[in-house]
Amino acid sequence: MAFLKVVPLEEALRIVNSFKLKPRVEEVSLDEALGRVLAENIVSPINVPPFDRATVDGYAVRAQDTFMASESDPVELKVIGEVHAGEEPKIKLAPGTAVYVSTGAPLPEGADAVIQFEDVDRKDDTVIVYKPAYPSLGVMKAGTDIPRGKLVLETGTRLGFKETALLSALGFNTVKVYAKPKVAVISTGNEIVLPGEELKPGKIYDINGRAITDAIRELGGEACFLGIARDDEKSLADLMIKGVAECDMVLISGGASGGMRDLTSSVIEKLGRVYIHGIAIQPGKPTIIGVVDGKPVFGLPGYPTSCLTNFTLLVAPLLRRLIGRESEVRKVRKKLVHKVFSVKGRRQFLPVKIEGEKAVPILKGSGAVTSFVEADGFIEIPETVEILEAGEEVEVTFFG
Ligand SMILES: Nc1nc2c(c(=O)[nH]1)N[C@H]1C(S)=C(S)[C@@H](COP(=O)(O)OP(=O)(O)OC[C@H]3O[C@@H](n4cnc5c(N)ncnc54)[C@H](O)[C@@H]3O)O[C@H]1N2
Ligand code: MOO
Repeated sequence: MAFLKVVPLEEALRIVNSFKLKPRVEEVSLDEALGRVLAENIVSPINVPPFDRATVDGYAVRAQDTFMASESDPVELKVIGEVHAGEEPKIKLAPGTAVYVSTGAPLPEGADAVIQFEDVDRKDDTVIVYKPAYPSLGVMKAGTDIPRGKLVLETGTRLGFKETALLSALGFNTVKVYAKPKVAVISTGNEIVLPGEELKPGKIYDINGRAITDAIRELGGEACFLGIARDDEKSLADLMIKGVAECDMVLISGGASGGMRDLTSSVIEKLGRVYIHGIAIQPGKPTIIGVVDGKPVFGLPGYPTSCLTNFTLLVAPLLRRLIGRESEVRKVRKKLVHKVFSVKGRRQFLPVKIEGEKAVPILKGSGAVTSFVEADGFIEIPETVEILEAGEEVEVTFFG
């Protein structure tokens, strides 16, 4: 396919949507569920708490026995036993009796209130009550926290510590979640070296490999960084073959343009098929979408901000579809802090930083790493618009 026969973004998204990848479901232990996305509705199988529970240390009573109690004419009840947390009460309260209970203990049969010990006096096996208790005083009734049968979590929920705590409260030790899509990540270029290596003349440290790998992980995917392909076809082809063999899709950054050493397109073409080479957007024009062995392969631009913008526009929606989080795109409306010029006829995605209610454009260009590091997201400027005025309302789409 010829270089940069650019197509509209919609066409690129149509191809991404047509990829026949399906969400997979797996069961994981609750201990490994944090950050995963639920693939089932969770209905409470039990009442929480499972029994009427004392919320204070004190005396379980029949409230009606205490209705006549007053400072001047207290009621005396016979203490017939004790129930502590974790025990099953074997005692039943008859009229005129009380049972000592500790916080968390199940209420013995017949009792409907617990008076905290500070409010009574105890003499041998008698407790002296000075004011009436009402039914449910000092008691948390069974199911008042979570009733049995209640829908507590819905499929598509990302599990944070609150959700895992809820699952634990309901007794789930495993849970069904969407399997993490496996994504191979390849950086390309003779100039790229990994952090920790010596920075010889003409070399730069890898940015895109790290950025994409961790953006995938943040989204909930499993990223496999395969390393750096050198500027020769064999080096890239070897990593691409490994990527499609081991993963659900492959992302390559750099070499996406049509220069003498831009090999991504020709290598995909040799191993599979290129659907698109060039999208009518800025940044991110030199972008490739193809397939190898039935697996989607994306050639993202080498410029870090272009790479990350196109990852957000094209790859992130596919990953979200695979983990049941299609609707998880964060956008906010802010006011542009100053006037911006755009190129007529190019649909632009401009990185911006959010400062309070303002969107501050970052104009360092897509070759700068700080363009996306300092940015919270980007705004879209349609091809028909040349100028956005200061104070104009814009929609910011967050990176990642
Ligand atoms: N004749 C033309 N040249 C270029 C055009 C064009 O239309 N005509 N477009 C420019 C634009 S815009 C972009 S974006 C880049 C994208 O090209 P490639 O995808 O082929 O990227 P490279 O040439 O491999 O690299 C571009 C630039 O980015 C640096 N880079 C690459 N990979 C990484 C990485 N993993 N970490 C950090 N930096 C990376 C690379 O060293 C280059 O400086 O093409 C323009 N040229
Ligand atoms: O298209 Mo490049 O991706 O403008 O920065």
